Amino acid sequence: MTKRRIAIVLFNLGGPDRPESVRPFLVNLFTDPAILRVPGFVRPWLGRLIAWRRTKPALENYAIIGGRSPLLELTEAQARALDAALADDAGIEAKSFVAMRYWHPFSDAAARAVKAWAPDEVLLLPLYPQYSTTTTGSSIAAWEEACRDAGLTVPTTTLCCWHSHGGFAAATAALVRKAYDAARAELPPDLKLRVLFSAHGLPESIVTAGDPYQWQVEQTVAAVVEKLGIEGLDHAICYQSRVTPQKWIGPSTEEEIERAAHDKVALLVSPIAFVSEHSETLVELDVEYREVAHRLGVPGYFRVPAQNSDPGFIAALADLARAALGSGRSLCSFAGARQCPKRHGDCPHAQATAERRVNVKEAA
Ligand SMILES: C=CC1=C(C)c2cc3[nH]c(cc4nc(cc5[nH]c(cc1n2)c(C)c5CCC(=O)O)C(CCC(=O)O)=C4C)c(C)c3C=C
Ligand SMILES: [Fe+2]
Ligand SMILES: [Fe+2]
Repeated sequence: MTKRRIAIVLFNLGGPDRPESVRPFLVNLFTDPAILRVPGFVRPWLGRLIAWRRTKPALENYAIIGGRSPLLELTEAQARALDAALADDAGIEAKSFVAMRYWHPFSDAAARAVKAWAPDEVLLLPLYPQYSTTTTGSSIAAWEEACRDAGLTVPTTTLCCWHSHGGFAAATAALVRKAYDAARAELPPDLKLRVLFSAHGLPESIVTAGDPYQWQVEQTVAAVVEKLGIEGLDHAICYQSRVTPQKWIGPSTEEEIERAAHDKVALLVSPIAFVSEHSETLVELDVEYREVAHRLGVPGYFRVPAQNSDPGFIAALADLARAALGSGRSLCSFAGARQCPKRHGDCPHAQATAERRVNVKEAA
């Protein structure tokens, strides 16, 4: 039996591979229209100016972790683990490719590699559980342009978000549980422990314009808390990594650390929008916020590791891939996403992507 060849394209943000790459990486990021929403003629100048101002603090951050981001190695390990998890599936031969948004390997290199492999189908699988126009939306746009340039025209399924997927929530809850039990074992029994789910922040204007990211972060946290099943769990959602002067969504992770100091509770910080370690977990959470917590007298500070190639997480990704390929129709792993009940109305990304995608079953 001939197997269907499935190219799985894993999207992530990318990170500098050496100190000299920090400035061009930041220029790529801040000149992306999905990130810097100003008129096109201003963007190249303003983007370069913001990148120039951000270079020094970013260099200092990357210096703490050896001058480079570990994101590519960790994403490549996820790709190999996902291929291994799908290796025994009957009828398909899956191979994962990595496409980073702001540093190598970019979408154009990934599209050329996919074309050379000659798949029957492509599955776009962002390594962002929650959809944001700044992350998944931007990566899909870059991928489409790269496909046009490379002449890659293969039936493509786009999995836009998987914020409430049961396997993902369960795998994340297992990591939180392990860290929670370890923290509890170190703390005096009468000291309270609060779990802070810390997500990357966004400028508030992007959310007001209809970005579903914040709502989806809330859905992820609700799903993880349910899987945790810890009665009366003290927990909160907060947002980190603000890098521009505009108003960003809150509460910020710093504000939550201040509240914990005031309430005299220990903290367990769980990254909830990143599935790999990188500068914002290894530096911001592990060094900067730890120092803030210590300075303010928070009576304990612990951190849940990112998923990386955790077997439960990779099994969830494999599940997501199988379901998306099997359906030939559904884009969201979350059935209710088309009726986002709170502030977003109909899920805008699901609609926008649905108009563009090719129905795999029809095309096959
Ligand atoms: C306006 C600026 C930014 C928005 C909006 C933003 C959204 C956003 N980013 C991630 C995930 C990652 N961000 C990473 C690095 C990074 N992000 C920004 C700016 C914005 N991000 C900057 C300037 C940087 C560079 C680092 C720095 O200067 O501090 C990374 C990778 C970092 C690495 O070490 O590899 C990730 C991953 C999400 C999930 C998100 C919105 C939903
Ligand atoms: Fe970011
Ligand atoms: Fe979605």
